[in-house]
Amino acid sequence: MSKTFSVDELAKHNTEKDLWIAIEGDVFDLTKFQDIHPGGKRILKRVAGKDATKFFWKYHNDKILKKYKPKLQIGSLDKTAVASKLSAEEPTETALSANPTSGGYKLVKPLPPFGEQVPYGDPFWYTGARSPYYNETHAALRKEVRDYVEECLEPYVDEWDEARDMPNSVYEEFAKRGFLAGYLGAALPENCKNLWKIKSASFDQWDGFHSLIITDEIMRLGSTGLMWNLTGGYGIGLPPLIRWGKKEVVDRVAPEVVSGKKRICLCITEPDAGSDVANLTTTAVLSDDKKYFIVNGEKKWITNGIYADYFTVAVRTGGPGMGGISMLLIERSFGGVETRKLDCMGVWASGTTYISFEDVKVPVENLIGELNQGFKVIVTNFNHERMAICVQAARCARVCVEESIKYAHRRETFGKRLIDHDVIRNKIAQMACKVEATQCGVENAVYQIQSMPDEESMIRMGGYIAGLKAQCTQTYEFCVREASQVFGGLSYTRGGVGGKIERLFRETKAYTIPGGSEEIMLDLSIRQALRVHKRFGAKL
Ligand code: HEM
Repeated sequence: MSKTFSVDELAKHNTEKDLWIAIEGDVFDLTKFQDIHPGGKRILKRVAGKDATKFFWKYHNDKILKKYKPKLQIGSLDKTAVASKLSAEEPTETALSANPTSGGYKLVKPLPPFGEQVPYGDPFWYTGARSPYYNETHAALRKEVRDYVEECLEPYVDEWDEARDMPNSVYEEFAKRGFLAGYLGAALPENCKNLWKIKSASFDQWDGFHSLIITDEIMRLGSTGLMWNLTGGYGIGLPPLIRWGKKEVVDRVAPEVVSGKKRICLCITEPDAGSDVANLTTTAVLSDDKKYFIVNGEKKWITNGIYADYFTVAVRTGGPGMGGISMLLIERSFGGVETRKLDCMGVWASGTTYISFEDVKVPVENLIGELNQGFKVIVTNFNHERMAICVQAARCARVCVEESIKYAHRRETFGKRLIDHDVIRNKIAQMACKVEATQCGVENAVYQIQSMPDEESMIRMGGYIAGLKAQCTQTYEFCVREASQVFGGLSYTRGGVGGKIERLFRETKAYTIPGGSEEIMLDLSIRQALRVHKRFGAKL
């Protein structure tokens, strides 16, 4: 937009017949738009010919500006009339070496600041601070993912949520850009390495923080329905197959799934067995010729079930309890698989499903892991699933802080902005403290997991991750409640300025219940810690 206008020029267009306004230094011609403005014509007349930035933010969010800007913007205000923004500068080497408190630690170079710099709106390393966890490839990836999110997801997120579905083309594009491959990281099978399309980091450079960034950046949209549509089944359904499945099956199935051509989901929970996995009742009986398992039973609350071609399923092949469970890869093409969408409180676009298996004939080659050793497969996978939940819930909580801070600068009550009321600042501070503490726990867990062999991580990290899941989900629930109080009625209506908070509010239960309920997580964290620390020598 090359045209510039002076403030005086703007002021001339101040009538119903010729109505211009300025928002954030850009000039908009609303002469025609005023008739269809959802907030009415009269209110626009009041700001005709003026800078309406303050009023605009009072009633709208960034999405509205992004959507209408290309249609309504006619130019910008003369830069000399507009206060120039403070731009954060990349910290210099001199600043680095001048730090006297580095002790024996090797100081890492800070990465350039990134994002809008709303306080606590992004993790601390986005401010240009040092972090031992992130390097240039991580910084490049956060940009790669953010560009993708802003171009391909953000404009449609509300629409998909209301439609309770997303076009399959979105999933295919996610795969095409290599994000499905990246999501698996080091677990990517050899014959899928040609699907590595991520530009910011090679397969060899990839670590747990890269995977975290994909999730974290997508979750800025505050839509778990969207996140789970893309990764909910894949992220937990495919890893057990890759790790424990027969080579021929993995070689056949993994490339189809990682390329986005076919979809997979994980089926553990049943109408009557959730966190109490050892009591599941779906049966798999070996046929007389020992070539097939015949599977019968039901699974409930299965993310992506309606879309799935493959189902990684926990079944009972032996006696009661955890020693009688096995895992099978069931293929929809085998027949006898019925999927029905469930109407849930939230995560609408993710396809939460009820599944019935009726006399499904599953070849024995599709056994994942050893017979009756399925509990081990499930438990190993739980750490992975819970970490994904932690990263997502931590970002949901952060979105609450970001949205609250932004809104508190726009909304005025009792003659001053919300941010100028100490009761509101106190709310935001309480949220921010919890969010930052939670982030430290998440980053520590990612670092520890990737620094340990799998077996050690199973022993040391199970309890830690269980406690962390509770920490993340409690933080999320706390923050969304407080954010909702900041937004008031706007977070009680769907869409619009408080729409993100309204959605986040009804999606909290998708975190506190699945993957091990909060109550079970807290108890497990202590039971595990006692067991592990006794092994480390604690005399209790
Ligand atoms: C480029 C300029 C503008 C565009 C594209 C625009 C667009 C919109 C849209 C799409 C909505 C519906 C929002 C929703 O459903 O949540 C809306 C509502 C509204 N707008 Fe605007 N608007 C503009 C400027 C303004 C200005 C300058 C004012 C005030 C001076 C204003 C006041 C309102 C009000 C009061 C509402 C109703 C809010 C509510 O339902 O709570 N708009 N506008």
